[in-house]
Amino acid sequence: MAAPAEPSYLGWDFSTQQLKVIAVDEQLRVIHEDSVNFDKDLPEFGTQGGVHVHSDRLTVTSPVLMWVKALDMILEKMKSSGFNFSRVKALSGAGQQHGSVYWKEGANSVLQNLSPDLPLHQSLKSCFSVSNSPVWMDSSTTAQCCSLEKAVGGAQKLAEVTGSRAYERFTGNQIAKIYSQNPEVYTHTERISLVSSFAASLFLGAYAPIDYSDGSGMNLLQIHEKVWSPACLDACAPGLGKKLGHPVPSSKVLGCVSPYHTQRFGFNSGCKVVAFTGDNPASMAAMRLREGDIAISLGTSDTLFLWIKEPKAALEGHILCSPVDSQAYMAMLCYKNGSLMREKIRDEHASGSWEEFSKALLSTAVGNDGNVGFYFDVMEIIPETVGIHRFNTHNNRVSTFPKELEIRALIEGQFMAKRIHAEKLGYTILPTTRILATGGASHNKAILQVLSDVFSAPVYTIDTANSACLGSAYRAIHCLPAFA
Ligand SMILES: O=C(CO)[C@@H](O)[C@H](O)CF
Repeated sequence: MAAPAEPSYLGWDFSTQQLKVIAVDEQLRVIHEDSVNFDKDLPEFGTQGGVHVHSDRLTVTSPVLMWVKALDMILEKMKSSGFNFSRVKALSGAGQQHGSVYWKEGANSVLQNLSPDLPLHQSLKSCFSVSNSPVWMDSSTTAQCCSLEKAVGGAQKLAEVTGSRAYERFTGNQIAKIYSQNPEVYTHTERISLVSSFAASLFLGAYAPIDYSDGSGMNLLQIHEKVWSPACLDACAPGLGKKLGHPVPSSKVLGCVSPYHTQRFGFNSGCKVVAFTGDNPASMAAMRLREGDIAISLGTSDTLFLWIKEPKAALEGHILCSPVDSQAYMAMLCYKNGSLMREKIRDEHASGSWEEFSKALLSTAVGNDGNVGFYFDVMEIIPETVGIHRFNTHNNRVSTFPKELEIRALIEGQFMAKRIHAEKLGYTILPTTRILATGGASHNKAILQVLSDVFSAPVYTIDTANSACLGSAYRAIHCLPAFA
């Protein structure tokens, strides 16, 4: 008599360049993973890096049917590989933040009556009023951002209400652009989803609601009251609240997978769908941060995730509702001048060698004898500035530093800026604070020592490959009543 199949849980990630899935067992062991790369596996859509950059160099979109077809492909690959869908007890997922999907009038009825004999992309091919969805790389909505901030009383007021000042990639501004340029298209749009809630809809067989955490990236949600801001909705487009539906906690169990999935792939009819969320909140869930912890990704760009109980609105950075604790918040700080800046200084002052770079760091004193530098090779997000700025021990601007001082000034400057911005958002270093570091530079112990010195906290390294998938699988498990 074969032992009963152990339950499994799926975590999905609809990211910019690929669709990924991870299956874990109840011990959180990965038992299956698969992916579809949009450029390579779906060449008919002609994307580069999963997107189309338009001729104005500002507008960036992705074909929504590419995402649908990618799901068809990955489910078929799993079925062909003999994956046992009937073991799946629950699933959840993540999507690239800020992207938006526009469902045409009547689409919900099509979603609810999908034929199990057809792939999703065939049944849904006429269900979208906007074929090319705006995504987070878009920066074509500056006019809409100005208009929104003016309508609600300024950038600081908007940050206090929604967690961020107006950003071009944020969904409310994208919707405002579509309404202003194509009012007919907007009128015939029945539902507007984020990429995360769109993906959940494909499993639910009905429109899935937007969760609080990913909804925090729209410039539309009152993050403290967890409701849409009437002033923001009205500033973007008429009747927008009805098209968005009501937002829900990220932990909400939305229902079970649709009959389409049970009949076509053999999912158990009791398989739960837990609200999908944004990729960054899902990644934070994967790291299982506690209050006071910091997660820092030292990659091409540097990103900080902070767990904050009482956030302070600021014009820099973002405050989102926490994906794992409805009473807490997550702060996100994104920096463009990350590893590319560190590699540039390594090449110029350490002969391209990380070993020589580290030696320089270890040979200089903490505090660099008062020599401070700020290094922005490209226009930085926080602060919005560019160029290299050096100040010596007498606070005089200087044009160069000796190479060892230059290297320490770069690393100390990068981490001091991060601490200052984090504390401006309400972050407080606690005696229990841990720093979880990931990304390429987290393999350099000399760099991590500076990070630990600047934050006066211990640094641990973690592998966050597939973190958005893993965080989604964890949420699928922990949001079920048995685990609540
Ligand atoms: O725009 C971002 C966060 O605000 C990006 O990290 C996207 O979520 C990447 F998909």
